[in-house]
Amino acid sequence: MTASAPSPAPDRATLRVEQALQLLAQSGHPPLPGAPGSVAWLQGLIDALCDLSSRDALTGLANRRSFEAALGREIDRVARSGEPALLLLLDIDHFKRVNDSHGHPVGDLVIQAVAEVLRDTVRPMDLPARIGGEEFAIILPNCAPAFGETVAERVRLKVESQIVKIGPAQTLGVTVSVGGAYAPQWVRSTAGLWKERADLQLYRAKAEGRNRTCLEPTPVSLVSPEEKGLLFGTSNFGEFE
Ligand SMILES: Nc1nc2c(ncn2[C@@H]2O[C@H](COP(=O)(O)OP(=O)(O)OP(=O)(O)O)[C@@H](O)[C@H]2O)c(=O)[nH]1
Repeated sequence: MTASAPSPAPDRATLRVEQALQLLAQSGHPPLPGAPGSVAWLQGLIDALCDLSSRDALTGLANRRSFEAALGREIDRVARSGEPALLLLLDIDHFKRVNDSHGHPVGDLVIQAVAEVLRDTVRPMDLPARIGGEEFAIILPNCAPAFGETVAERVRLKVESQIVKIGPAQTLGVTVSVGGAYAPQWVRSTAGLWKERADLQLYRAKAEGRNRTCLEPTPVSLVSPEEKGLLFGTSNFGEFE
């Protein structure tokens, strides 16, 4: 076997990074760490591009792609750990009217204001995302069923109390409808089914008059401690309670 000559370090021209750098500059990303072309610089570039591709450009929240990925991870985690996780879907009420009466740029301001409320109202471990035009979602891991309604209502009320400044002397109120469902614990399911159940509740919230929260009723644990013990081959049932 002949030893091959070490390949030269790729320069910026071979890697065609200019376009990527331009994208980052447009997104307001701070300068990359290290000397251009160094490992630290390239890693910074990769990290920045990954971050950019997972965020919604208008609001900075997680975009639909990273939401779907996180939802898939969460449903696997719930099936393994049995921890309760809540999915909330939120949709701005009568948003078409905002666009029609005040124009698209004002509509965008309203979307940004709602995103801001979501970001500020949930815990750091929760994931708020913009998943469509005026549709948002929040994944809330480890959220006990007793608190689901309180959390969802807190978000809804915060949005309702938000005054959006749309001009020098003009403000606008905004409301959202919220639908939610818990991931089935200890059971394999799919992210699609989980989302469908939350969506059904959102549909109900809209149909019942908007600016309200509808959560799917949660059954008291379907799996007894004994069953959990059998499932995990242990007699120490209390461990899983
Ligand atoms: N400004 C702005 N508007 C958007 C964006 N994405 C979608 N829209 C608009 O959002 C509106 C959604 O309207 P509908 O789905 O009819 O819902 P709605 O008027 O909010 O009514 P309900 O949901 O039934 O309360 C449409 O007019 C879209 O054009 C966006 O990024 N910016």
